[in-house]
Amino acid sequence: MSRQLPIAGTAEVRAAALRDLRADRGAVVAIILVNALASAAGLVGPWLLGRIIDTIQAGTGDVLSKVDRLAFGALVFTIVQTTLTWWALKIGYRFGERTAARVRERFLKRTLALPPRVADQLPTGDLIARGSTDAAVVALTLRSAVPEVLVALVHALFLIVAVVVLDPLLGLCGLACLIGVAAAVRWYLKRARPAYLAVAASGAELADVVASTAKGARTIELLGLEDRREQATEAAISQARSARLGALWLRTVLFPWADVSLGLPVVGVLLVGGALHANGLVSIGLVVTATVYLRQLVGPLDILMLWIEQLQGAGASYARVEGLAGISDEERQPTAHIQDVDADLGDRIQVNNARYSYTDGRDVLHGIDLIVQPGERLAIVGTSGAGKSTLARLLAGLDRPHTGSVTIGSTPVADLPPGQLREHVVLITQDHHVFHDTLRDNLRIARPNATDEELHAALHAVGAEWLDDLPLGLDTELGHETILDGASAQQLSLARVVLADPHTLILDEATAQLDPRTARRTEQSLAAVLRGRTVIAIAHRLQTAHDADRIAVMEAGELVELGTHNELVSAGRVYGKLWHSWHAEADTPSD
Ligand SMILES: Nc1ncnc2c1ncn2[C@@H]1O[C@H](COP(=O)(O)OP(=O)(O)OP(=O)(O)O)[C@@H](O)[C@H]1O
Repeated sequence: MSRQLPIAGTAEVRAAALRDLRADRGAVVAIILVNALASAAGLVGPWLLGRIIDTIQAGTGDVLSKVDRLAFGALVFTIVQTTLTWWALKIGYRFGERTAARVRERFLKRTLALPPRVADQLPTGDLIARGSTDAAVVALTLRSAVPEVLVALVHALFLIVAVVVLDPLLGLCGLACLIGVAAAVRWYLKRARPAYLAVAASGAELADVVASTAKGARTIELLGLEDRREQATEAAISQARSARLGALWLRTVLFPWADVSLGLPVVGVLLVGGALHANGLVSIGLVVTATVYLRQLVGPLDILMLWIEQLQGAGASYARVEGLAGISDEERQPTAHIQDVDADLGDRIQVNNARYSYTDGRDVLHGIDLIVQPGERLAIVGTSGAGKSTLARLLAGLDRPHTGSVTIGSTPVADLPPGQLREHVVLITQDHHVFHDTLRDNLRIARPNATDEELHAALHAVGAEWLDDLPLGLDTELGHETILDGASAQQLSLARVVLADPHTLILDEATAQLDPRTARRTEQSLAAVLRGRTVIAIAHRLQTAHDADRIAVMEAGELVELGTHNELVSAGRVYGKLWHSWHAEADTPSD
């Protein structure tokens, strides 16, 4: 069953952003300081311009050389401002890169820390969208937004303070005219978060639909479900389009509104300044300086507006990336810590009154009791949906029952840390993974400190003769030029089992859907791995059950029979009937 991935709330995103800023506080302080210097240098130019105007107006002394000196000063300070701004941006971009890497690493760590039972239930498309698109948006924002926003903020602050210092009345007038900008931003912010969360969610939904269509392509083709998948994809595309249009509409209101509002302070200061000058209260140079400052304010405020808009999208992405932290620690952590686990657990697996449900309130296992003795071969049989795979997952520690227990020795299997779990019990299915990495590292996943001799021995134990044909041997990069076929990939995964050396193996459809040739090769490899271990096999063929020491029969989530083949055939109940009907059909001699 698929479950929704959580989205971090505004407070959590703010806390995470603050943590990220604090983690690199040296760079943040440097950005602010260098920016402050750049902004201070930037104020000098317009002030000198005012002085030039006043000097010319006064017309006393050597006007030309005074103006030259003032103009030279303005040029020097402009160069100083440009250099400092460039330096601040450089520090900022480096800070952004480091922080973006930190956010990505955090996401990856959280994803890898998810227990299999939780990971299995998460929507793949959403997880991929968060790790790729959303993380990229957050990275880009941190790289560019933080330095640019800080530069713009400090610059704007200096300009406003400078106008107020020049003349408080003109300063107040300029500030009053900025109210329009504040109103536009307020209107926008109220609507932007839900709009951008909807954009991200619809994008993830679309990714989910595409991923599940690609994954189930064969089934879709076999069952003729193309039209339904096309409809589902079109619905997801249209939802994504309308979510994006909704967010774009907010921009079409914000920007014109803000553009008009940004012109108002200049108009206001010119009008009020003109009146003050006419009454001899301020010089014309001072009015020009204040007007230039307010005109310059448009630059940083424009940048801030642009980023406010983009930060909403990035904020939604940040909330989605951080959302993974919302998966409760209880689900995330195994409850047993390494030191709590018995050094020698013993090999006996015991299932005690285990009940399990995928969805609340609907148990698919109803109180299973079972003891698997060391070295035993147990087959689990039952009709489709009886609960065999679910029981296998509980036995393999991939999930835990909501009531009752599944233990090895005295420790709940699901509580074992992954490194210890694979030394006790391994579930073998058809889902095996070959990583784009060297053959050596593909194998060392199972035992990180294994020597090359041990790796060779493990591959040979499962009959992987293809190792001898690889020119680079264990150094061969898999997945690029060397692609393993199905049986070889299964052998690789079985070699990992040999290396992990668990006392118990659980087989769930390890060979069920392979073509006969591949299945034969895989079964031979499997036989080598099974020797000397406890084996619990979900039996799809009754011959497998026949060869087992004991057979557990499941029906509708219950263990209805348990015994040897002969005992169950003699009892003539569920297994006996199955055996007789299969025997009749297959015409296979029974005992
Ligand atoms: N991920 C899941 N989410 C919700 N229900 C599930 C999930 N997996 C299995 N089920 C349900 O749990 C019950 C037991 O399923 P399970 O796969 O364990 O049976 P099974 O005996 O292994 O069947 P099969 O032989 O077809 O694999 C079924 O009713 C099934 O629909």
